[in-house]
Amino acid sequence: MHVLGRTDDAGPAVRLGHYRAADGSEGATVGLDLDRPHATLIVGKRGYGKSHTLGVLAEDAARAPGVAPVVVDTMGEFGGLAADVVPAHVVDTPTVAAATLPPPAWPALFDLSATDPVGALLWEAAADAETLPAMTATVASASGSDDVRRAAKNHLALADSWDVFDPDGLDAATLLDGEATVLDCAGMDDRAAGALVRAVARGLYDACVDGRPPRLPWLLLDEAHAFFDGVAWPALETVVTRGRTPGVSLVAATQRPSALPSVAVSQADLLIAHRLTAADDVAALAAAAPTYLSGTLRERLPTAPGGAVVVDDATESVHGVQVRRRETPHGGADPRASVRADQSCSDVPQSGHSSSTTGTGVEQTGQ
Ligand SMILES: Nc1ncnc2c1ncn2[C@@H]1O[C@H](COP(=O)(O)OP(=O)(O)OP(=O)(O)O)[C@@H](O)[C@H]1O
Repeated sequence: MHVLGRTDDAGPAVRLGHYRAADGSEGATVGLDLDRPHATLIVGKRGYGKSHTLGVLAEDAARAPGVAPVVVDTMGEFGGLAADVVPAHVVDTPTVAAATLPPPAWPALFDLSATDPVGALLWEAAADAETLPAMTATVASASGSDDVRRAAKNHLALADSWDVFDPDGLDAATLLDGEATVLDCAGMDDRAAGALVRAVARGLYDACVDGRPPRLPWLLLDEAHAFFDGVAWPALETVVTRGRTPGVSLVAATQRPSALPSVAVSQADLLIAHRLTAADDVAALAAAAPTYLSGTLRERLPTAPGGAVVVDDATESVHGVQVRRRETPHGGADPRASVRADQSCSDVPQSGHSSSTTGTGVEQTGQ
């Protein structure tokens, strides 16, 4: 297998799929490096395979010795990774300790500035106390106006209602010491998910800076644009710009590359681009496209689901690829009304029931 993302032939790799020639013919098997840290960007319009490809990376990262993948699952699409095909488990209600968010993150969590009186009080409470109840007590005993104290208390009550803060929440050592982890954030408030991602990203980074963990972390984020402009961004920026030296990798998948900070695009050393049509998204990628890309990125972009262009900084090369099928169930398959209709037909008891007794009142064909 030819492996992109490296210039030697050592260490674990993702089996990504096959090379695909311009005429659509299939070539040799192609992989992606898992041995060294990478910043990988997966882009593409809806339904063209971003989550599928992220799942392919997660599957092989889960199997790779010395790699600890952590998948942030915002849509409940990656639970299938834990289907006993690869070593992985799902954390159904992921939590982190409130103290893992630094004081400046608390005003930002509620879109407040640090100079706003309420934002400043939240900052002080986070600097003084380590848990939400202790922060609330600090706020209650603070000097100043009742209105400011009340507003700060309400913000902390809202944070408490997200059920994402717990003194016994996830720590980096646990995430780095076992099989792949899927953090199920489906249905979670966006700000809570942002706080979780910030704490997890920072925790993994610090663990790699402070020590030599048994595995190198790979943080995989689907719908990444949601995290790149919120409370999670400072930690993600650290990983993107400084993660390689301590050994932290990031895989960010998004349908909106134009919504990412330009540094997130320019720092990616591996780009996997599925079909994209929006002019501003193509332009955002083209602006960061390396000089070794001959022709325009727009000309190279594939048109079918699962097809991708891989731009590899390590080998300074660009390749057409067909991504392989998933080995674990993909939870993000497009919902189809016709499939639902077929299923509900087969769910209907067959003995002695006319279509009217099913309660649908709709005549089904093909029965
Ligand atoms: N390489 C592939 N091989 C086979 N099927 C694929 C491949 N890539 C994607 N698909 C299928 O195409 C459909 C859409 O894929 P996917 O959910 O990954 O798209 P997406 O770009 O993440 O969309 P969204 O933004 O809506 O999440 C799914 O049914 C998926 O199984």
